[in-house]
Amino acid sequence: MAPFAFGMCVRYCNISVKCMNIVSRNSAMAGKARPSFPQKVRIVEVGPRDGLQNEPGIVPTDVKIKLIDELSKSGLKSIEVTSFVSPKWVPQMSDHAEVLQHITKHPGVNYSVLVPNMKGLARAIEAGAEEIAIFGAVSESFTKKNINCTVAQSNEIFHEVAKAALDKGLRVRGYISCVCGCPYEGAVHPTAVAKAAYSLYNMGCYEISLGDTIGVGTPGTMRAMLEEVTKFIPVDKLGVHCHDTYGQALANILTALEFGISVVDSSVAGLGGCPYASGASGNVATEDVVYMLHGMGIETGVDLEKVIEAGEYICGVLSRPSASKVSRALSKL
Ligand SMILES: CC(C)(COP(=O)([O-])OP(=O)([O-])OC[C@H]1O[C@@H](n2cnc3c(N)ncnc32)[C@H](O)[C@@H]1OP(=O)([O-])[O-])[C@@H](O)C(=O)NCCC(=O)NCCSC(=O)C[C@@](C)(O)CC(=O)[O-]
Repeated sequence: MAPFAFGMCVRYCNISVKCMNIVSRNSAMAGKARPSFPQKVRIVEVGPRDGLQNEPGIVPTDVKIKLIDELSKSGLKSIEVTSFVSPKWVPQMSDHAEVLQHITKHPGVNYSVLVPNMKGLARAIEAGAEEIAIFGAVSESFTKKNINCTVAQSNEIFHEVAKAALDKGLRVRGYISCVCGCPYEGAVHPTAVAKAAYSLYNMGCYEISLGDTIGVGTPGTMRAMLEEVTKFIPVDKLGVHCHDTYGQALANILTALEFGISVVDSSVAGLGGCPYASGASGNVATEDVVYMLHGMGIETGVDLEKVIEAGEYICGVLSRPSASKVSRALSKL
């Protein structure tokens, strides 16, 4: 074995032992999760799509594929791998078909792709997609910047896309952006979020992910928004998607757990941001979410150490430190 590879191996073994010790000590100390929290949470890993879409330099396709393959080995059951959007709008995702076709698909893992319109749906189906995500927003300005149409037009487009996808036997997930605030219009009213969520629910989305796109939410605004949305949508059809711009993401996720929500979107190494929401930082880091949930005695089925390794891989390629505090802390041990 080359000295470098040997060194890496020893380092991962050390992380592994220390990581296991800390996490098991943390879990043991936590005792049983509070009854109002879900016992299990499904994490939707969005790093390869939401995380990489905003990268200024084109990330090579083989790097994206390796990242997804590493994440697939970690026990994650849902991974959003790319988006079939216009390459003119988001060049970083223009290798969507190649990525989807060349990843190693693990049984029991859902690999989803973002689709903005019928053209994207046709291409996604051609590339073998089995699950798509459609993405609306509450605010007119964000919708215009993001997908170049009005909210009403986007509803018509997504209605058509969802129907066609469901007819073909695909699973359809829905996103709503700006649920706690819009980068262009400011505060967003919870009833508007509830209305948008209900619209996606009626289109046949099996789950609606509520996106705090610019990470401005606090447990206060999150609670107010969820109180309204859960009047119309069952909690087992909801997920949360929290960016960490203001350092509120874990607190906001905890608030969602208190409502019984058991699906959390996150991004390995906290990668990401939205190209049409300037100043938005990455999603909450998957490593930090897993650490918190395991510490609360909540099962995720995810191997923290393997996610840390995947994060170290992509951060190595991007030449930047991980935005995951857990990853940084454990790698210093
Ligand atoms: C929706 C459009 C396409 C409208 O874009 P447009 O310019 O209004 O559309 P168009 O129909 O006039 O098409 C323009 C060109 O793009 C082509 N085109 C059109 N559609 C496709 C397609 N699907 N795949 C490939 N090519 C496509 C089309 O063929 C045409 O090519 P040309 O004739 O000029 O050569 C554009 O605005 C777009 O692609 N937007 C995507 C923006 C995006 O990806 N944003 C980030 C994802 S959302 C997000 O991150 C938030 C989320 C989900 O994470 C949750 C949260 O955090 O809140």
